[in-house]
Amino acid sequence: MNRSLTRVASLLPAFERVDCFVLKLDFVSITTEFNTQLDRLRIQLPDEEDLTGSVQAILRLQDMYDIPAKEIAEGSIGGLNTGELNADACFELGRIAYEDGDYYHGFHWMAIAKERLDKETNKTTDMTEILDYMAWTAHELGNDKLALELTEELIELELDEYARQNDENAKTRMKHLADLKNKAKSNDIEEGDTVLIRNEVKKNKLTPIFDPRPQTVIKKKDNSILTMINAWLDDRDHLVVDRVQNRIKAVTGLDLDSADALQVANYGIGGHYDPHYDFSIRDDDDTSETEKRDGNRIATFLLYMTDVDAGGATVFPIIDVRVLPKKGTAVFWYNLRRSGKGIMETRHAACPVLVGTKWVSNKWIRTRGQEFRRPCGLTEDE
Ligand SMILES: O=C(O)CCC(=O)C(=O)O
Ligand SMILES: [Fe+2]
Repeated sequence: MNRSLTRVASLLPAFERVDCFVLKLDFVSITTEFNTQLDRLRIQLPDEEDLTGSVQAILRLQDMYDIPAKEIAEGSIGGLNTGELNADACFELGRIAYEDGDYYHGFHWMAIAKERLDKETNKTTDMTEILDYMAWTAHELGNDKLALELTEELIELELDEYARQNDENAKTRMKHLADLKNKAKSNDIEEGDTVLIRNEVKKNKLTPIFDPRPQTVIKKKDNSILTMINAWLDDRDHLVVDRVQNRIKAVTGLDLDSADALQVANYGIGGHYDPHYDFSIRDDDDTSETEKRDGNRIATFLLYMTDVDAGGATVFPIIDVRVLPKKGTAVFWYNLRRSGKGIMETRHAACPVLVGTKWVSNKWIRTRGQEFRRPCGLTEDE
């Protein structure tokens, strides 16, 4: 999981460099062909959104499986080697958690980023940024004393930086910051007093530290769709698909002429599927054409095509059943009673993949053609 994040993260700056380089090359030789090639490459490479997605996936996993941040950072989750994170990746985790309003994880990830950065010879991120976020998150968590201490540490660093720059403007700011630092020390901060945030200091515009920073509310999307990729394979597409289909037919004794094509799905880091039913609960007005023709999904045949190193179980919360993915195995269940009524106990979900990737196939079998293979019972609940 960490390796994917590092890969996404490491490709980002490289690509930004390409962009900068191209912008600088302001002469005619940048042909349309060159730009077309570049656009093609851009589609294949991860962008900022991919990075945010990967980071959010890791935070979701951390939450769901209650994994200490340190284990993720050190790349050893429950004894599995998941690859170490550098200070910059930890910083990204802290930043996204902060932007999601999760100050607890935000602070902890920043603290780890700080620790890691101290040890790095080739620095991957900027200490002042880390301290800035730490101070804010500490404040949000109600620990103003710690926020002040971190602020002092930040000022100290900024002062060093200004001293190195040694320009007049910087000296004035330096004096101002030194005054603030003394105030902070004597705990004399009053309302309206101005204490630094790195970016504001940079812009020479100081803001009171205890003003809540405007929140960027990132609305959580339903990641079940975002983190799982799927494709539909028809039995005519490949001999193997046809063979799989025949086996399912033999094992279940059901007719597959009305079944959906085989769905193949891949879950990446943190990939999951929220609890759901495979049959439709729509009312008559809303019934799809497929359903009108072939009926509701009477049964599900779920095949596991890979082992998953950690996470990724299929769970049925109502009946308290958990199925661990194992390559070459499958689960089969009826979604409908003989009467055609949906079985509510079939509600199920795919837990986030923690380590590794997960490949599954789904064969959804429909009611048309099952009249004599699975005849109706005498009562509604049979
Ligand atoms: O991947 C899994 O474990 C379950 C998938 C599933 O429920 C579905 O695709 O409908
Ligand atoms: Fe499902």
